[in-house]
Formats: sequence, C-alpha cells, structure tokens
Amino acid sequence: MTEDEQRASPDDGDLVRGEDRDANIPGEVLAAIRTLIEWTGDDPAREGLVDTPGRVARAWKEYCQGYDENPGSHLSRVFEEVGGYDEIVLLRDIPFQSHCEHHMAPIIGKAHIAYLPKSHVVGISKLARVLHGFARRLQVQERLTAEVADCIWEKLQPLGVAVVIEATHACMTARGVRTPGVTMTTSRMMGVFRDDERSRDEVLNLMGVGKG
Ligand SMILES: Nc1nc2c(ncn2[C@@H]2O[C@H](COP(=O)(O)OP(=O)(O)OP(=O)(O)O)[C@@H](O)[C@H]2O)c(=O)[nH]1
Repeated sequence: MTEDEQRASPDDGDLVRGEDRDANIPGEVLAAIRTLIEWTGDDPAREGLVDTPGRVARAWKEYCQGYDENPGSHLSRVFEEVGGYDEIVLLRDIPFQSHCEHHMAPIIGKAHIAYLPKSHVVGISKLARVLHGFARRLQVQERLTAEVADCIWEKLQPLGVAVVIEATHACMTARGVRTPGVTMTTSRMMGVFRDDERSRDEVLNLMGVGKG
C-alpha cells in the first residue's frame, strides 16, 4: 500500500476526522448542539468539545433508531408446529433503555412480556425486538407499555397479552426531585389476563413481579 493509500484507508479509525464523520449530519443539528454547549456555560470551540456536536448527534440517532422501523414487522414470521403447546409464553427481565419525552433523559429498566398463544407462536427474540423498536424513541413509560402490548395483541391475535415494565427515570434520579432508587412499574393486561383473575395471577407469578 502506498503512503497515500494508507492515509485514505477507512480502516484506520484514528485518522478519521470528526468533520468527515459528521458529513451526513445536517448543519443545523450540529449548530443546535453547539448552542446548547455554549448556553450551559462552556466553549464549544475548545479542543475537547470541538467534535462533541457530531458525537451527540450520532448518539441521538442511535437512541432514537426506533423511528426508522415498524416494530410490528418483527412479528410477521410465526410458527404453527409447536406440539400442541397452549400455555403461557413469557420472556422475562428483558433489559432496555429509552428516553423520556419530557427531559430527554434516560429511562433504564426491564420488561416482562407474556402471551397465551391461540394457534401459533413467534420466535422469542422478536418480543425483545418489538420492545426495543418502541423504546428507542422519546417515550413515557405508560405509552411504551401500551404500545408493546397492543402490537403483540394485534399482530399475533393471541388469547392474552401481559406486559409489565419496571424502570428508573434519570429525570427523577439525576435532576429535579433527585430521588434515587425509585422504580416505576406499569402494566397492560389484555384478553384472558385482563378478564380472568387466575390467569392474571399465574402470569404475574411467573414474571416474579414485585419479588426481590
Ligand atoms: N407518568 C410519567 N411521567 C414521567 C415519565 N417520564 C418523566 N415523567 C415526569 O414528567 C413530569 C414532567 O413534569 P413538569 O412539571 O412538566 O417538568 P419539570 O418541571 O421538569 O418537573 P420535575 O421533574 O418535577 O422537576 C415529571 O414529573 C417527570 O417525573 C413517564 O414515563 N411517565
């Protein structure tokens, strides 16, 4: 490889300058982040901050990747041959992160997603994909919970859906009321899990919600 080719090699991450990586980011986005830095009291032109607007913009695109997908599309592939299985399917303790729409601060938590299949099941990873598709947007926890449950209900048409989300909100722990250690719990029960107390108790018991 010639010296010129070596310089142009995209594999050498150290040689990629911030301005090259920022080429696809609209100028007004970078300018807005520079303004915010300045408004907080720092100098966006100092060396440590000069590439920060690009990093922040790329980070926010990643946090909000869910806007570029239709989470329900993950549930299109179903399996009918499951040996007559007709009991609860539960994916427990799925870690996720989101951002609250009020402060754009992190929401970090875990979700438990269950459904009672009617005639077919879905690949289990797809439940986590649906969660992340809705979580990677600006959210409130109640809407996130409802969107995940409604999506599974609509696409799989099962006998029941139960979604429980437990999360901490950095807008409460790192700022404002500054109360760490608080967890918010939300749930959406549909079909048999809403109508039948024994089914609801069974799914909540399997989820282990509220225990340790
Ligand atoms: N219900 C709900 N509230 C949320 C969620 N995320 C953040 N919040 C709350 O949204 C509220 C916004 O309240 P505002 O009074 O408009 O904003 P604020 O002055 O920054 O409020 P403080 O956080 O109390 O300082 C706060 O009480 C937050 O705790 C969420 O997912 N669900």
